[in-house]
Amino acid sequence: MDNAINVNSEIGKLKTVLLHRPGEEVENITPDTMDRLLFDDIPYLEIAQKEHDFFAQTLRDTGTEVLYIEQLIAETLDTSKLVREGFTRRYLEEHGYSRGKTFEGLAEYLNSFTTKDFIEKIYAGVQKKEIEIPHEVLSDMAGSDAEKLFYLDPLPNAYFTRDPQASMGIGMTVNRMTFAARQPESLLTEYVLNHHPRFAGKVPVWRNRNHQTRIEGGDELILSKNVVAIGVSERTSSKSIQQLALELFKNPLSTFDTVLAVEIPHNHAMMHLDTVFTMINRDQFTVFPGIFHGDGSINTFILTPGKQADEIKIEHLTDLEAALKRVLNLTELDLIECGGGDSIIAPREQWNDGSNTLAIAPGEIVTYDRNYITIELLKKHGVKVHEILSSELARGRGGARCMSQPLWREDL
Ligand SMILES: NC(=[NH2+])NCCC[C@H](N)C(=O)O
Repeated sequence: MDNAINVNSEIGKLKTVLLHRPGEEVENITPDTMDRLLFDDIPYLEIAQKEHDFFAQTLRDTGTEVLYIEQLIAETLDTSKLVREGFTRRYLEEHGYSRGKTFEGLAEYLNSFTTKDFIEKIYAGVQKKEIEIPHEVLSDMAGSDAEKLFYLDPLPNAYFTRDPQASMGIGMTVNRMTFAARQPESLLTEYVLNHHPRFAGKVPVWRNRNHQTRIEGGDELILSKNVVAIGVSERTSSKSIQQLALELFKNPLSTFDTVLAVEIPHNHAMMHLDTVFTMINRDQFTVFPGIFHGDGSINTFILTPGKQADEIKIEHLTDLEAALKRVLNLTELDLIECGGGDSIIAPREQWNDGSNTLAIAPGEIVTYDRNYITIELLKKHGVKVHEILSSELARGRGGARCMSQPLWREDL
């Protein structure tokens, strides 16, 4: 099999990355829907796009091929009429429409667009005022229904391409995401993997999205060719981690034999492991001190294959540093604290993703410019930093790692 994905670390030289340029979907957030759509504010789109283009250019300038998911899904839907029809049906079904006038009206409406406009619609959402479906719809009449403005909600979180799936070795997990606001995003990934000529038949899926238990890419960190770290978080459950570990251990195409589960606080500021912990170099990490209990402890679990097939051995540790040294075979470790651990600066910079760095090579990262205290500190520790613009993008609560899905990294 020709591989389409190759991600055996968080830090190997980045060769190909998947992004999504924020679009109209971001302007379809209102104060009333913000919470449900997982935003804390409404970004100014024009500036957000400029910042995003700057991010993409930074990656290109350092030798990375930048792909856009919106382009890939367009190419996917153009492979055949059947694929596009199948996608439309699934998309509507997953939004609770199956047969009947609303289903038909929406399908017909979506069908009237060119592929490019169709994709923009999928991201932006379909407002009720856009089409007239001539029959009585309860949610139109029940004035207090939160769904009353849209037939299909916008996908404003789509520029956080890290989360709907995770590259892991030569394969991926295609994620069953936690909140309804994001669940449609991984259907796009599934379609690209199944039908895009660059990927179809070339990517083993370690775990697909047809599950009841949740997992998101912001929690899935590839520490080495054989170790993944996964956050037990607001977005990823311990059950999913155990199921995934089992699959990784027994699938002959997987090289992973160790999963390090790290339990972090369950809240919006720290929704994923990568908002509080990222890898920078073989022995360097950023970490937000707020994840530790008062005595410096944190629940970590090392999962390895058990004696019998389908059995997993779980070891409980409360020292993150010790756990990392163990699974990575290191004697020294440099944990760099967000905001220098200061009780005001650390949470402020963490809120704006100071701990969320994207390594583009060992010891070389991309991160938001606004977290200048953390940046100074990283430089003092010898890290090469590429700063990107962050006024508007940061309002979605995600930084450079969240906004990027590596597809290919050079092996270390
Ligand atoms: N990998 C990440 N940390 N992604 C950040 C995602 C932020 C997004 N607003 C959400 O709540 O889902």
